[in-house]
Amino acid sequence: MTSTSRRADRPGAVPMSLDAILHALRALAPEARLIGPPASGRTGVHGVTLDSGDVEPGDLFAGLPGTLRHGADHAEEAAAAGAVALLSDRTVGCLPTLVVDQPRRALGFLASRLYGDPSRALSVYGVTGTNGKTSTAHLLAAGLEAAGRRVGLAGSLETRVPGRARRPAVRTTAEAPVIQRLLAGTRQEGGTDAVLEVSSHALALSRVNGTRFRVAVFTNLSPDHLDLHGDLEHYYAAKASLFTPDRCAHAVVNIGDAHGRRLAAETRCPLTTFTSGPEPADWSACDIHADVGGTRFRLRGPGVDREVRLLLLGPHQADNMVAAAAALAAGGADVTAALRGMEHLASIPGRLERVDVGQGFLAFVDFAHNTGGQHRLLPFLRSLTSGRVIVVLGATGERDPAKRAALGDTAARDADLLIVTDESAHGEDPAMLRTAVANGARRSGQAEVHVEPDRRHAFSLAVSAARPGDVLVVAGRGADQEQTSTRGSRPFDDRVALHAALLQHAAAHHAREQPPRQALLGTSTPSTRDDGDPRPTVEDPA
Ligand SMILES: CC(=O)N[C@H]1[C@@H](OP(=O)(O)OP(=O)(O)OC[C@H]2O[C@@H](n3ccc(=O)[nH]c3=O)[C@H](O)[C@@H]2O)O[C@H](CO)[C@@H](O)[C@@H]1O[C@H](C)C(=O)N[C@@H](C)C(=O)N[C@H](CCC(=O)O)C(=O)O
Ligand SMILES: Nc1ncnc2c1ncn2[C@@H]1O[C@H](COP(=O)(O)OP(=O)(O)OP(=O)(O)O)[C@@H](O)[C@H]1O
Repeated sequence: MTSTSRRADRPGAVPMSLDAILHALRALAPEARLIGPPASGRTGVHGVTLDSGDVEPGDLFAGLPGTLRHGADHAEEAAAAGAVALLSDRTVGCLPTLVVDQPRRALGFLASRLYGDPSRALSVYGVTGTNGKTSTAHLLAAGLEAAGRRVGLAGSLETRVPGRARRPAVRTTAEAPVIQRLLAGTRQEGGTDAVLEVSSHALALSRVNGTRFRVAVFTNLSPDHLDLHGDLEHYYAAKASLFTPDRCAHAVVNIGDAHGRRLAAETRCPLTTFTSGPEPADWSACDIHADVGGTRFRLRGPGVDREVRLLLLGPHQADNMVAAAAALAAGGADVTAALRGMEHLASIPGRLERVDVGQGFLAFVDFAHNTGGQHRLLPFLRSLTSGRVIVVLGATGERDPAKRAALGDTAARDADLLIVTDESAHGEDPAMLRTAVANGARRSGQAEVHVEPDRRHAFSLAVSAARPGDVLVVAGRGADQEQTSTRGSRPFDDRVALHAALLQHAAAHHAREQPPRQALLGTSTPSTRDDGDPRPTVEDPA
């Protein structure tokens, strides 16, 4: 995910007067009232945003309480940019204000109204779960497109409105006004369907309020994001809140997962179940064979019993594919055509993406950033080699501290060599993050553990350590484009950096095999870096 302007394509909103907005608000929040300059009741509202930097003339500015500040403190800036009113739990002098107790909860519904209730004119598929949201969403989109549908998509990797340029994502699930604009844009461009990744943050922070889902998919649940939710029970409750009849018309749930079984028992929505395990379900993936060429399995569901050959790597992609197939069937799509589309999906950026310069061992970049992902990833990598599994990993700052040591511990149990390095520390001390991961890794005492703060050097070390037949994975950041710390952000794509490290290593190897040029010339060249460090230097590919 990258930081990019949120001044996304603005679809035409259905202008509403403040009186009409107040009326709509009262249906949700009876305490709603309009306070402010006398003329405010007749002011037309053309759009809505919660970011003062994103205000356009005619917007309603939602000034929300946040963790760092209160959005209402930015009301003057919003007014100067053309905001005509404020939605908040506070009043300000400069703008007429629609006051409600919980403006965040009201925002999604209002945004949906202003943009013409776009989710009701589309088939919207929502995917939630700790792991597999992006993969399932991309499989769904590929399937829908192959079935002749025009599809909008929003998730961790990108947002797509059919017929328009794709945009890098800011986060997994955008804030409510951005989602409603994306849905409205999709509808405006003749779209038929939209696929949304729905994070637990989005559910806890009401980002999908106002979105009506035709189908909601639950992939799995394992420990993550406990900094926000407090414990697994609240994390589950956030996920489960998507599967209520007022939100979704059909629930598609993985009963191969313990929390999925609970959800299947608890939801009051019409239900389709799926699994890659032995339990009887409406849809199942069985006889799964995953290797470096792809993933084969038998897919069984109502009217479907056939072999599937995915190009995507890893047995977990069978789970994601059966989830997508079940969802498409529940949504009424042409499943036969959709299956072919999913089989043609060559890769998903940063999800077990292979990096190959002919190096004689397998190298991948993956996005496993919690133990649930590691438990699926690492046994698969082990199955690919009789040599060693080498893992480069770290922990992201300002994210669930509870998972840091666990990431090291799990990796050390399933791998032979770990190189612990920096990810994006954001505002935290990177040394503290490395120590937490390395301590977790050393706790198990099973793998050799090295710590190398510099990410490029860490890649270099891992590549230098790999022997023919080994498997190397850089896990945790996937296709992220930036590495961020208190020193700022720098472009950093693991796939590009790993490719560079592999080439560097191959070149060094090649040079060792050749007669030394310096000897021929009768000169000598230092074999170490400028700084005296004996490790190889890796050029910055960015
Ligand atoms: C915990 C969380 O999700 N926080 C989100 C929340 O922050 P906040 O309420 O603390 O915001 P704040 O900085 O205190 O500001 C308060 C309000 O003032 C507004 N403001 C602020 C400054 C300004 O100049 N003008 C202005 O209008 C802000 O837009 C905000 O509405 O509202 C902000 C405004 O939209 C979000 O940017 C912010 O997301 C943060 C950056 C974030 O990264 N969240 C991550 C953890 C997240 O949402 N992750 C999930 C996926 C997790 C996963 O599955 O891996 C996601 O869906 O991406
Ligand atoms: N069905 C699954 N079960 C367990 N692990 C999975 C599954 N699908 C993917 N993974 C692992 O999780 C990682 C992230 O996958 P993906 O991006 O599809 O999930 P996500 O839920 O979108 O993650 P995020 O919310 O962090 O973006 C993958 O790289 C893989 O290691």
